[in-house]
Amino acid sequence: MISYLDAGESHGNSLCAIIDGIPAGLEIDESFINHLLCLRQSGYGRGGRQKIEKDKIEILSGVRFGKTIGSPITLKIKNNDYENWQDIMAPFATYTNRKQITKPRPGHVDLAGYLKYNRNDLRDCLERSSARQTAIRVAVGAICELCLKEAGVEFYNFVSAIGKVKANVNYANLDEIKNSANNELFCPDKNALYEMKKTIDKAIENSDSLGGVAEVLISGAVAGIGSYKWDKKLDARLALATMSVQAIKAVSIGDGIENAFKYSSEVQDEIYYDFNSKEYRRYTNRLGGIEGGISNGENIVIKAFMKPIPTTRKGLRSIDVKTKETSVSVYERSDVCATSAASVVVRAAVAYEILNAYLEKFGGDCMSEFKRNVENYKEYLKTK
Ligand SMILES: Cc1cc2nc3c(=O)[nH]c(=O)nc-3n(C[C@H](O)[C@H](O)[C@H](O)COP(=O)(O)O)c2cc1C
Ligand SMILES: C=C(O[C@@H]1CC(C(=O)O)=C[C@@H](OP(=O)(O)O)[C@H]1O)C(=O)O
Repeated sequence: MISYLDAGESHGNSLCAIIDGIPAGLEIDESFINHLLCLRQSGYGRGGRQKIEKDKIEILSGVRFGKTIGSPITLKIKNNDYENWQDIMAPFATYTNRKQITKPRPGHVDLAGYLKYNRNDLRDCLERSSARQTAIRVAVGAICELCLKEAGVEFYNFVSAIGKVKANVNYANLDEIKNSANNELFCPDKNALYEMKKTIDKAIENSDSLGGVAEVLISGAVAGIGSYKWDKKLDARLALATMSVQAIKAVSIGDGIENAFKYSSEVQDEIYYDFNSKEYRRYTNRLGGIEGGISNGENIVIKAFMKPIPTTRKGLRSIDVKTKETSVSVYERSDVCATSAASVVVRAAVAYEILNAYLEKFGGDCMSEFKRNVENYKEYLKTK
């Protein structure tokens, strides 16, 4: 089993994570981690902060000669913006002429955090809850992906809706889905992409913001990971991972949400046997590759529903917690839409869960043991 702890304030010195339990002997491709970090920073509708940050991974422990050695891996990403915030973000800062934040922003943790932690400056709450944290999470997920790649599991992230504009996604065309990473919103449907950009432009014009649907497709996962037990169910664990991403307010496995409004004959995935590959396959994949908490060998599809970005130029009614006077929440800068970035984050969040489910089933102090056990199991499946 792997676990990790991450830390770091949005405008603090840096973001860090320590991951424990990655098998020894895994080759760490830094360029792959940096590629995903770069993808997370991109996307049409992102704000000014992304012009300041140039996320790059630094590995401080757990790797020698490019390979993991079985000890905890320490990761760090520098916050370039810290330079502009040291007067209030350095741990022992003593003087600032900047005002404290006293007007909680609706849709953010500000008010709940203020009440829970008994802070005077709402910045103490918003710094940690900020989605800046998702950068280090992507780095952790990238390492999990590198491990799973060796077992034949691949991850794809894309966007299938921005506001009311929905894409037409062909889930069987993995090349098209993969290539969507090259366009400004990671949308596999070119017509929808154009409309999505227009709707974001409209949000900018109206000083408003948008959410959307971020999806992750996982190919090559064997049938049999997860469990019947409630807290080991794969769909439940993927839902937890996905819902823990900032602004994701609903999740479905496959067509989970639409399926609730249909007849059973329009939903269940009928079974056939493929004599060539010696695999049990489905004619459709509306349930997204998981039945009864266990993967069934089809692609695993996760849809994450993101609310519109809460901070807008327009501002929203709030109160000043010091004076209790009605006021409008403060705007400094913000993303207008970050659904494409969220798709990279969800990909990382679920990669962590899938790796844990794999390690539970196949063990793995070292990569050779892990890969041998996966290959033996794949051979066994062909005999069933
Ligand atoms: C990649 C990403 C970028 C985000 N950027 C912003 C932003 O620029 N401004 C903002 O107000 N919220 C942004 N959010 C959303 C907030 O972090 C989130 O809504 C807030 O922390 C409250 O958490 P909750 O929506 O999960 O309740 C972003 C979320 C993600 C995933
Ligand atoms: C820094 C990132 O996202 C931030 C997430 C965020 C929020 O409230 O979640 C608010 C904004 O922070 P700032 O006010 O510093 O611009 C975003 O830029 C990032 O994704 O790297």
